Amino acid sequence: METDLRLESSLWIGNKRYRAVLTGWHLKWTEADKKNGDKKTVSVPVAEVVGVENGRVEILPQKSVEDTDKDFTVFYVKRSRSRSTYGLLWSLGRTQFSCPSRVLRDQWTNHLRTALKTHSPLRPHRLLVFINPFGGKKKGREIYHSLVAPLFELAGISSHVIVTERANQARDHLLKKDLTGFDGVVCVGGDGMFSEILHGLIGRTQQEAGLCETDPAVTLQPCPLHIGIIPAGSTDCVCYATVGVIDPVTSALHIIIGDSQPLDVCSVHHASTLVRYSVSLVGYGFYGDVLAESEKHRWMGPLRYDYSGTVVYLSNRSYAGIVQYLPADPLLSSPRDKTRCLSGCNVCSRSTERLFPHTSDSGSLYSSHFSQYSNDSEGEWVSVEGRFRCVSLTCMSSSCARSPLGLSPSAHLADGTGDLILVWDTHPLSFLKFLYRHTSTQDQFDLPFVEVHRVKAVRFSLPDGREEEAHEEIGELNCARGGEEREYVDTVSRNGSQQQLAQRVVERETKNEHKTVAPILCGLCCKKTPAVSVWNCDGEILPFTEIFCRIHGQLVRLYARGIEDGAAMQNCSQESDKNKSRCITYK
Ligand SMILES: CCCCCCCCCCCCC/C=C/[C@@H](O)[C@H](CO)NC(=O)CCCCCCCCCCCCCCC
Ligand SMILES: Nc1ncnc2c1ncn2[C@@H]1O[C@H](COP(=O)(O)OP(=O)(O)OP(=O)(O)O)[C@@H](O)[C@H]1O
Ligand SMILES: [Ca+2]
Repeated sequence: METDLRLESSLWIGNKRYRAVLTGWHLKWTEADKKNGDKKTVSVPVAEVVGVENGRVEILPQKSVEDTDKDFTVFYVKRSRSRSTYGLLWSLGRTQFSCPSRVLRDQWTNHLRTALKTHSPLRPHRLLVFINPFGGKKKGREIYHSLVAPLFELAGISSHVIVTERANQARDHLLKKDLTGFDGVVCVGGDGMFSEILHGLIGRTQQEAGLCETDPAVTLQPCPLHIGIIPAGSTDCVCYATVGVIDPVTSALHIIIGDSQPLDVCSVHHASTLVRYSVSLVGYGFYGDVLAESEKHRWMGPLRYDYSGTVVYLSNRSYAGIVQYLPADPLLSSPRDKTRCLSGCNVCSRSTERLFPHTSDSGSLYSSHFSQYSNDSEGEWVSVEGRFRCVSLTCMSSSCARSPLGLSPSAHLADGTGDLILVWDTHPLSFLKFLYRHTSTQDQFDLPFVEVHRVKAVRFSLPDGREEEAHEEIGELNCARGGEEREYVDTVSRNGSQQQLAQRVVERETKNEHKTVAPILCGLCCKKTPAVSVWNCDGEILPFTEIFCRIHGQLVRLYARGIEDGAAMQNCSQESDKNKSRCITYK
């Protein structure tokens, strides 16, 4: 194959002559009229060629074509360092080549186009695009039409675009409408929009496979369509954690070249119902409270999380709970091994073989781990009970602009496990220290009140009959700080299939008796803590407190390749770097 596609000739870029070679895997060009020592070679992997056009062509800001018959233009991925620790920004590189004859020009363009087809089997031809016009700063439409659509057109991708008119429209479309002919689904929006696509595609795939999503013991069928994310939301955590940067052009280029990144998904169940799927955060306590508070301040846009985070922090809450978890194999990896899951990660690659072994009669859709999720194998479960500031489960690092290394910096995107982070009740300043460490490279797990476990499943329940008692206990603790007190009682009322979260607010006066906490906290945290918090599931509030979570390894695939290691990339050519393992140690 490679010899068939090989082409070598002199080509001109401007008035300089180059020796150009197409080997099948790479297009390289080296300045010809220089001494050997001064010669520089530019090497572009064929897999990263975006498009080849006849003539002298420009795409951005507007398409312009000078249709000469001896020229051709190659568009490809160009990298630059981003300001974040890891992750590289991609932009559109463009080189215009001139040939001595039209025949040679046609030979070059034909060979390049054939090489593209041969070496990039996952490049999409047809995409279904959903734009949320109200996500983040409400720039979804503008971002898609000005930055993304021209690139899709250049790459010969045809897209069917739907600008959503209501929440859950994208999910419902994916569950019900004909998806024949589409290679992937793209969402232009934030994590909420991604979640719609996730639910639509997982649901559709299970329907078609005749599988019951509600049963946590069922091994779900991986989704055949890839998901692309063009970030245009408030947190864009899924994009950040899988690409390393929030940049629509970078994401569009990953989609165009058909990159493929498998992703673990957590299914959340209550009793015998499926509640939701999550890829980033299933969080109780602090993160649940922040989300509940932030919903009241949607008008603030992305800032609502910082405001609500501060309000919730100052309200100084902790919650009683029982957490049971099924540990993952500690020999495979650990959340404290100080590695990062980067593009080409070895831990994730090995997991692919473990998660999808080549069993000829694996017609059985129930995995060999079936019994681990049934109630019969309680022996393997670990149980802890107490008061927690927060309980968080994340299938991946959940890095985002606020926390560049994320909730669990060593978590893996596709290893079939999640990291369970237990933050026990502690002094407010210690909890602040924990939160603050998320913003730097300091280890947030190296604190005596924090535990982290790599797990396959988690169960959360409330201590029996403790709900009222817990409420009283904490109420007294906080109301001792004085001033006017508001007492919140969250209850979950269940009526058939209809579940609603009800909130009762009671106000009463209390005396200022307690003088030990810093005055600022004392003044601001005079609210009585509710007995229960709510679960934040990738930015959605769950209507249940007692839940069961199971991680499904590599259930979906994104048009992404994991975070590229910027530091390593600088020291080596694109060519050699592509084959490197990028599970490296960070400080
Ligand atoms: C002192 C600085 C502390 C900074 C602490 C930063 C911790 C940041 C951790 C970010 C974790 C993001 C997890 C991703 C969750 C997404 O699936 C979900 C959907 O988009 N986003 C949220 O739920 C949105 C959740 C957003 C949570 C933001 C929390 C902000 C906390 C600010 C606390 C300030 C305390 C100040 C005290 C004076
Ligand atoms: N046309 C629409 N009108 C109202 N809501 C919509 C519409 N389209 C989608 N949504 C909903 O809007 C919610 C938020 O959207 P999105 O995730 O795009 O932005 P965000 O909340 O600003 O960002 P993030 O989720 O990253 O914090 C989603 O849960 C989605 O279901
Ligand atoms: Ca994982």
